[in-house]
Amino acid sequence: MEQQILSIKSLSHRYSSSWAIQDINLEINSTGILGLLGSNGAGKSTTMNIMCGVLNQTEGDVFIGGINMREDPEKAKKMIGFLPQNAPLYMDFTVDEYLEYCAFLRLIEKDKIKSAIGYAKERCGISHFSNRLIKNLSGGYRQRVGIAQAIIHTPQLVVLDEPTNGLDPNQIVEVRALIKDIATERAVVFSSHILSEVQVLCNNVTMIEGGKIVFADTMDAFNNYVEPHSVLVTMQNPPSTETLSKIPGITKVEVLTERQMRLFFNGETEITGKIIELSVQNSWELREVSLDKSSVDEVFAQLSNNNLAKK
Ligand SMILES: Nc1ncnc2c1ncn2[C@@H]1O[C@H](COP(=O)(O)OP(=O)(O)OP(=O)(O)O)[C@@H](O)[C@H]1O
Repeated sequence: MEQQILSIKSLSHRYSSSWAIQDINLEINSTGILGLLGSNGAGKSTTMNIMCGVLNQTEGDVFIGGINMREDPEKAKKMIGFLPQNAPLYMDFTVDEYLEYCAFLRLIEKDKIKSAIGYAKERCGISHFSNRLIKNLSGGYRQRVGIAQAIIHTPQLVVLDEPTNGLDPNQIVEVRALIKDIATERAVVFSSHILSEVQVLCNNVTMIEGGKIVFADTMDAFNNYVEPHSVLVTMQNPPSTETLSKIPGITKVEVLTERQMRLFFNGETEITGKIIELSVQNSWELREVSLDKSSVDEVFAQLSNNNLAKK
């Protein structure tokens, strides 16, 4: 059987009196990307900090490559690279100086430090900034330096806490591509509160809310589970609300403007095709039809409802 690089068992943590996370269980194999999805305060950072041995849990166990983080943290940490939410960068160091220091902290042998720095810079596309002070880099490039320090010792597991947070749209695209690239050789766990980001990057998703796991499965299963249930429609010559609500499968019509409405449907119907067909037949002059994307909050509400319905 394949050795799991990460296994978390019944993990719970309490800051003073209230529980930040409760009974978290997670397992991942050697390559691919696991997304830890949850809104602000859900417990993602707490879970990641414990996973990486930065915070001691109240209860439960973390195994890295079969090594218990509490019992042998030095050995377990050798297998992990970590980019915390606030990247631990030294602004007055150059990229090379900083990475050399990280290599030293990671106990890389002296004669291998140069090649380790070269490898990390090359993978993260920052070789041309070797002598640039970190404070003079853009947010996207600083994040690349943060990722470079996380892979400098070629760990089997890389943990990235909200790595695209605070970046501009172009930088986000670049950092996502970098995450995909480094995951071809190792397992990556990254956290995000952006549903679409998790959808484009991950093979597996674990959703955490209020410190508890509310969903854990493949991305495909997640997408099936949280199919959109409303569609935004713009028409130049819309029919009455009554006519729209009589379309088979439509459960509710919300009028947004004179020409735009949100149609809720029962999930089983191929609704966009039907709207297009009816629009052509009845000259509604359809200008736009798009499935609504669910936000993390809506998905969470949907998952909670589905879980309740099963009970
Ligand atoms: N040092 C701390 N002391 C007390 N409570 C804390 C501490 N750190 C986090 N918490 C609380 O624990 C809960 C989980 O926080 P955590 O930072 O793990 O969530 P998160 O999902 O990473 O959210 P964010 O994206 O906002 O960082 C929150 O209610 C938070 O207020």
